[in-house]
Amino acid sequence: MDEVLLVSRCKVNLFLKIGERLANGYHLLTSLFFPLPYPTDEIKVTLTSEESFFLTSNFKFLEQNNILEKCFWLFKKETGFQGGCKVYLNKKVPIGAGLGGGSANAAVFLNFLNHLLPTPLGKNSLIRIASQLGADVPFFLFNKPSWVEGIGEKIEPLAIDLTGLKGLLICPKIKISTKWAYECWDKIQISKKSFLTLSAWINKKSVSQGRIVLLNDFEKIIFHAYPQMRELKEEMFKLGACGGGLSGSGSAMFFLFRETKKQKQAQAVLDKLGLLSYNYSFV
Ligand SMILES: C[C@](O)(CO)[C@H](O)COP(=O)(O)OP(=O)(O)OC[C@H]1O[C@@H](n2ccc(N)nc2=O)[C@H](O)[C@@H]1O
Ligand SMILES: Nc1ncnc2c1ncn2[C@@H]1O[C@H](COP(=O)(O)OP(=O)(O)OP(=O)(O)O)[C@@H](O)[C@H]1O
Repeated sequence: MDEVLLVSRCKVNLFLKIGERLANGYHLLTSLFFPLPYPTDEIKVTLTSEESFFLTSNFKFLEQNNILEKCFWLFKKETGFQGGCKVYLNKKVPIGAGLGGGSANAAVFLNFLNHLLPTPLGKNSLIRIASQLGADVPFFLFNKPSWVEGIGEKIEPLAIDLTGLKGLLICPKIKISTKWAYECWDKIQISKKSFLTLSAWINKKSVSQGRIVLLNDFEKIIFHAYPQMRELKEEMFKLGACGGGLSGSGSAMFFLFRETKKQKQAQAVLDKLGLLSYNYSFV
């Protein structure tokens, strides 16, 4: 078979509230997932007749314990899929950034394998398999702005209107373990009593500050560990951001601007700081 090129993208969390910790160690969460069109990863797949999986990547350390390999063998076990794959992963989405890069890889690969079946699995079966690969994987099966609950398996598409706004994604060179971030959350036992309902939170804050308030429970933890990130967020608001903050468990941050001029000025500051960033225009 010829080589097939799959492209996977990434996401930011525009709202993320951590709930209770379950017996299996995972936490319930309520989050607003927003897909971004770039940066992207490329996954080149060649099907083989052997019952094997072989992966190479532009990042050597990703050639072991890759979520794509976990996905392949789990899919085989669940469906009896015949044959093997040779995969080349060209990784461009920052790793450990809270952008779901690996999760997106797995979801795109799972959808690809599923379409090779004589009778592809339905949505619920795919979500069940995706959930075993990682909490963010189910979202990327559909990759639409969504309200996500449970551990990440309850996905409700949401019409979020960012028309006219400009986006700016900042990718600091800080790799953060999601597991570590959740463990810190458990240790700090951050009070949840102060939590307003989402609408009250947005109404209360946005009226007073004219901002589109985004909330991420991980900020307290990550900004405590990396104060320079709090400073960066404050700088973005000084430069005219109308909303934004940490994505997932970080380190990436995402900001919204009403004016292109201010977005470009902010990106110029990031360029001077040597920080990787991406800009978006929502039409
Ligand atoms: C922070 C988010 O990225 C928000 O989108 C997700 O909740 C994390 O999704 P993810 O990176 O796909 O997480 P996984 O790779 O499944 O889990 C990594 C580790 O994070 C912790 N984890 C993850 C998701 C979740 N709902 N509760 C957790 O406590 C667990 O210790 C888990 O072992
Ligand atoms: N295909 C893959 N791409 C990236 N990381 C992978 C992949 N397979 C396994 N991993 C491991 O998973 C870890 C987290 O990957 P990822 O880049 O998805 O984190 P993230 O962007 O923080 O995702 P999330 O937002 O889901 O926390 C990496 O540090 C890496 O060791």
